[in-house]
Amino acid sequence: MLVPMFKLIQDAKNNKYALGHFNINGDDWITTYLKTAQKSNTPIVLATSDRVVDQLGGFEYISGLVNYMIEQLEISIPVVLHLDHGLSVARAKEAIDAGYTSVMYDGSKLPIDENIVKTQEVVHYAHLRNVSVEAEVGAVGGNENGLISGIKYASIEDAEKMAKTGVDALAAALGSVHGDYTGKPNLNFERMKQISEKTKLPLVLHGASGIPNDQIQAAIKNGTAKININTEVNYAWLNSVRESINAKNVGHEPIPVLEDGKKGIAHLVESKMHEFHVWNKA
Ligand SMILES: O=C(O)C[C@@H](O)[C@H](O)C(=O)COP(=O)(O)O
Ligand SMILES: [Zn+2]
Repeated sequence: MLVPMFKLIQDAKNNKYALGHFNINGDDWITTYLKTAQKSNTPIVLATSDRVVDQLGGFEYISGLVNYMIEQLEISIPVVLHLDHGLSVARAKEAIDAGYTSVMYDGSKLPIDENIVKTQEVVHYAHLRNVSVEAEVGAVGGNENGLISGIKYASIEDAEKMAKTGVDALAAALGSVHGDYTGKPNLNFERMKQISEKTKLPLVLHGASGIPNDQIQAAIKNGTAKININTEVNYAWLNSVRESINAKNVGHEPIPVLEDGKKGIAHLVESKMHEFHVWNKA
């Protein structure tokens, strides 16, 4: 069942667990996420990052496919179809019109006042259509060719201003990085706690791949109610596919290799669901 994120993320925050947000990188990701969540009776956020939406077939195709899979696989647990890192207000609206039940507008590269004005426009459009909205303040860093750059710690003041837009979840960047970490992540948990208390919003942790378990637990304790994973799922898929090709005499048959890829994804997702304490919470 496709649902918005309003109630799910509030429930996660109130009961000190976090929803697992897993990015889609192809059809096998969709079916594996849905089956794993159904088998374990766990709510799940299926996310497409705007930067890959067109390669995946576009909003209409993705939404149609997810709905079709939900019906075919008889999925009854709550599933959120979420636009991740929406690149513009227009793209967020396009996703909503195509049937997404949640959108993130990522204005982190803009001055805060402009970010707020644009987020407000998305909130207005989304809420009229029963769609939840995530915003970003500060900026999540990135690892490009081993160089960590672009981290901007969110301020309490910016977070409070953003909360006034009526957003449903806040990605307050507090030291996390997309992709691989070169050293130990350096998250500001004290600031996370203050932002959570002052805004009362459920917080979202981006760039969670590679963050050690003790810091994941600290994030959940300090108000994080959705945790985004992409890199680790993709490593799990790549490693399983690579091992499969090396271990088996696959000849010209891709199916057994792709099946092993799916097993790699499922295993990783299951372990994250346990780590986030969301397992069996549907
Ligand atoms: O790669 C994307 O475009 C999606 C990610 O930014 C996602 O929102 C995320 O934060 C996951 O981070 P990762 O696990 O470090 O890839
Ligand atoms: Zn992200």
